[in-house]
Amino acid sequence: MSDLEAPLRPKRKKIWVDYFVQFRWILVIFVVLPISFTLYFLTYLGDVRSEWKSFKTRQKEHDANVEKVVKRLKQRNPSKDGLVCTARKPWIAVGMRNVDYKRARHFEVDLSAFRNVLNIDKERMVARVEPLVNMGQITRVTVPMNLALAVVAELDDLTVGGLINGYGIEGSSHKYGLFSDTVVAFEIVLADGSLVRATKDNEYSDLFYAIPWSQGTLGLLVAAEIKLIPIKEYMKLTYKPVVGTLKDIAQAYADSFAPRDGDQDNDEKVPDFVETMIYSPTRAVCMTGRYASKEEAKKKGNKINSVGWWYKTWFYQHAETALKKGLFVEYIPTREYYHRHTRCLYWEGKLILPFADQWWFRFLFGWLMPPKVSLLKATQGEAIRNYYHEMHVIQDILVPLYKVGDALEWVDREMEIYPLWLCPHKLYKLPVKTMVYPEAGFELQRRQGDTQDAQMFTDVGVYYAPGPVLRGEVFDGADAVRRLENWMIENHCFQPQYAVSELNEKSFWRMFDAGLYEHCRKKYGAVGTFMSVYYKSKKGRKTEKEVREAEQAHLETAYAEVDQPAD
Ligand SMILES: NC(=O)C1=CN([C@@H]2O[C@H](COP(=O)(O)OP(=O)(O)OC[C@H]3O[C@@H](n4cnc5c(N)ncnc54)[C@H](OP(=O)(O)O)[C@@H]3O)[C@@H](O)[C@H]2O)C=CC1
Ligand SMILES: C=C(/C=C/[C@@H](C)[C@H]1CC[C@H]2C3=CC=C4C[C@@H](O)CC[C@]4(C)[C@H]3CC[C@]12C)C(C)C
Repeated sequence: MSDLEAPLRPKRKKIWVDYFVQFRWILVIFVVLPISFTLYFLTYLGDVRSEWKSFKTRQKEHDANVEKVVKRLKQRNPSKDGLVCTARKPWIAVGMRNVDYKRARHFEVDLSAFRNVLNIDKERMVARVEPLVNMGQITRVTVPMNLALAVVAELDDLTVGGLINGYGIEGSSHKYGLFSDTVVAFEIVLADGSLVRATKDNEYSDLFYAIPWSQGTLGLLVAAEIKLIPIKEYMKLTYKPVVGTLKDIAQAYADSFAPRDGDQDNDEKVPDFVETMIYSPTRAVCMTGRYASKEEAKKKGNKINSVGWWYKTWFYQHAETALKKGLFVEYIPTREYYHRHTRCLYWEGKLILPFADQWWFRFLFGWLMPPKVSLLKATQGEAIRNYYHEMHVIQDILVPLYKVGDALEWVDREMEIYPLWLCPHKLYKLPVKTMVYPEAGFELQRRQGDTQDAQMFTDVGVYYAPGPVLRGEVFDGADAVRRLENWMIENHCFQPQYAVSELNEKSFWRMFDAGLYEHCRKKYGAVGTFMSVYYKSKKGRKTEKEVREAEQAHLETAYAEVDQPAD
């Protein structure tokens, strides 16, 4: 948008919290980074210790820990105790929500011991893992075997439990769907303390399909069997610059992974990895990756770029160079590629430590990066937390591929946020309607990217300070998010629940389908034991009345049945 067209917004007077945010780097450098580094090291030692144990010992410990969970659930007195959730502290979770339900009366079940890889079954190509296994840990185990989870979320600290019960995506999701779509079996402790194994074709298949997006409100996940895929040592990555309108960029992005002839399942035509970064309303870089052997990568003339080294240019900035030097290709060690956005927290690191992308900082202190999200949250205080809700946007729009151009124009008009992240994902048409679902009849129309069994969606990642905030103008973050959510509902989009939501309960159930979820809540005794998913997503502190109502809830209304316009 040119300056002439930009809406005139009044200037905003700076207050103390603006300076607090601006000079937060002092706290981050002297406190957060050293503690982060120590914690990463201790976690690494814990992972190594876990790997030393035989699979038999890990299984034994697992059984004993499941017993403890069952015992703890049975200790709960429904007339006295609050509703159940995990004991993971609100600030440890990688997410922007305040997790306010853990700040009101609740009953905690500690799952912190569930952090082992239980088995890597090369024959079935399945990894059986506990819910607190994180992405950094799992790639450290599988990549040396030339194996990987089909979807590896980028940030090292993301956990299997969070990605399954919430939402997980990566540049391979155009092939495999969301993280939860790659799960073969869930092992769950239900409200009555029974342990069940749910698969897509056993007696618990309804539960199997209801777990994703349920936020731990149907039962406690104690293990998951997840699909593994064969991989190679390197990712051959092609960076292709695109210059044009947002609609042109959306089309170039679709063309980068979705053959126009509809041959979407053809591995020859479809890359293994896809992402696009948009740097301004007219400039973007589309990246496509294919696994490559070390023999291929090391051939004369090929460029190897180990992006994981601490002194390397931040990934999103490195990708941007394609706009100057034109299309280029390079080989990145696969594990370093998976975690390419970890060191700079996508581009959020730039606002927290504005000079950390400079060469001198990278060389001298880059090895201390990234600050742990949990420590940033623990040290941010109420003021910075609210600042992030009001003056910053961290949202994802899961939008049908053919509407990506519209979504980009909406974000440009209302928020002016760059860079933007585009990552495709298959949204499967399942035998039952789950909380998120493709548009009715998509398979009859089959637009670019769609297949008979899935509609192609895209995650438009909107993370950064909006243009008006950077220019020192007035911006109402909560209102912008509210309008974005309405746009999403009107356009069959979904909002991942790690983000702060302004939705009221009716609108929440207009965005998500409640049918199967409510059915499983009742059938598996979750009502009155576990919180409801809306109660968990709801922004703001819970009042005593709300807590009591949630505890009393035995029959809940499926709002999806009531088709009313959004407020
Ligand atoms: N690439 C990606 O896909 C990215 C995803 N994210 C987001 O971050 C979130 C993951 O963060 P993470 O810190 O790992 O997870 P969280 O601790 O935030 O957990 C997310 C939800 O899952 C529930 N949950 C977690 N483990 C279990 C379990 N074992 N049994 C039952 N419920 C469980 C939590 O319940 P409770 O509230 O009871 O603790 C919570 O509601 C994802 O949901 C995702 O949306 C963020 C960045 C990147
Ligand atoms: C959803 C995706 C990626 C999201 C990341 C960009 C964000 C996920 C969690 C975010 C953060 C959590 C808490 C923070 C503390 C604040 O004080 C500062 C900001 C932040 C570090 C914030 C930054 C963005 C996230 C890491 C996928 C789908 C790509």
